[in-house]
Amino acid sequence: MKNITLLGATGSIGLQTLDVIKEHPDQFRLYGIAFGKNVDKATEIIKAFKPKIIVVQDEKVRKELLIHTDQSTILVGREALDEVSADPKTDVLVNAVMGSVGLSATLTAIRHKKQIAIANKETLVTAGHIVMEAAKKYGVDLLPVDSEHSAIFQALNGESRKDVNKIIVTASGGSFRDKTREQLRGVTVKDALNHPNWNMGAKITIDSATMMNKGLEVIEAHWLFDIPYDKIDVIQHKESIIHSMVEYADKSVIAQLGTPDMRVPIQYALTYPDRLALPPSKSLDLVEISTLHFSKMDMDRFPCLAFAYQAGRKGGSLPTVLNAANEAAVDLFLREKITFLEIEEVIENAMTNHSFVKQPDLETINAIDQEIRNKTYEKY
Ligand SMILES: NC(=O)C1=CN([C@@H]2O[C@H](COP(=O)(O)OP(=O)(O)OC[C@H]3O[C@@H](n4cnc5c(N)ncnc54)[C@H](OP(=O)(O)O)[C@@H]3O)[C@@H](O)[C@H]2O)C=CC1
Ligand SMILES: CC(=O)[C@@H](O)[C@H](O)COP(=O)(O)O
Ligand SMILES: [Mn+2]
Repeated sequence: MKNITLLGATGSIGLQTLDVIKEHPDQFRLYGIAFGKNVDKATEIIKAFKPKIIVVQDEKVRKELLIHTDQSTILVGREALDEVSADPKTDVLVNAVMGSVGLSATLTAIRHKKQIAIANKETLVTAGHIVMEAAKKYGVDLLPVDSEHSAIFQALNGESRKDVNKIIVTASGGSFRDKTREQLRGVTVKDALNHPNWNMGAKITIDSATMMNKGLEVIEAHWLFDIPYDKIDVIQHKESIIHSMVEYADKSVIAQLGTPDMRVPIQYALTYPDRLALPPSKSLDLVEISTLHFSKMDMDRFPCLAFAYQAGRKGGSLPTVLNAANEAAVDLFLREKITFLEIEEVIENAMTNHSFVKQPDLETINAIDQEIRNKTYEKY
């Protein structure tokens, strides 16, 4: 029996992780949860799963939650995310919070040698060199939850890294894949949140529409699999059936396929190297699908992908700037303070005006992250 601590329990990945836990009560117990503000959803989760430790974003949320539950320990704030991640009774940490707020918890769990299932890609984008160095030092594997990275992880299984020609990451194209740049001028938040294949949280859905999600995933793949950027390609594949591929020296390509269902990679990260049945997930019917489409990624159409390659290749503090500017810009867009096309402007300006730091330590990364957010919010 594994005790699971789930950061971001009320979100899209969080709720699907709970589906997986529910499927296997003999294997997994929900030990701890952390969430932000969604007290109603959290109350349901607490009633159903009775976690021993609960972490909430702030004191106001704690007071609100106390009206609905007399349940156990309620901790508050970012330090409590670290505390629950380090808790001796936590066997597995599922990090499914949105944004670089998840970084400290990942590092804490690594230092306490926890099994880590990582959905929180911003952690790896903003401080990949620090996270991977710590993982190596403490001998901890980061098991990918992101569908593309789970696919790559499976395609690399049992193969030698030196034989890899390239990784091919697939991109659906997001909500606006059929629109020209001119047509992007008038798009609304509601339009942007309408992803063609996946039902996800708001921030990642906007990232998918700008193609920043794929940019973040390229950087995530670089760190998780220790692959240089020149060997990471992105192609558009509108059905999201092939979740990603690896080409080897002999030109063999190993791909992982499946219906778009995040419960599959979530469960694999929890059960690796074993596989368990997952009855609610549907079998892939290729005959019914019949045709899969692929096309070249157009970097002029999706400049955010180019920004991410640029930040990843240059390294140092630039990925932190990319990530912080993007998080602030998406938040502003979701609150209708800026337009969809202004998201990329905010990111480009932040990257252009940044005083580059070659080897930022954790303190510098946190300071840059805060500075970029402050500057962005001041401007809009
Ligand atoms: N959704 C998906 O299918 C996929 C997501 N990912 C990645 O997984 C991560 C989560 O995405 P997703 O589930 O879609 O996001 P959601 O927005 O749906 O959920 C985010 C979760 O984080 C919680 N949260 C936010 N801020 C804090 C905080 N300060 N302290 C504690 N909890 C906090 C939210 O709480 P509350 O809502 O209560 O405020 C919520 O539970 C992201 O990094 C995303 O890129 C990767 C692949 C696929
Ligand atoms: C489910 C998942 O892993 C998302 O990151 C998904 O990949 C988003 O789809 P696109 O970014 O390809 O539109
Ligand atoms: Mn993904």
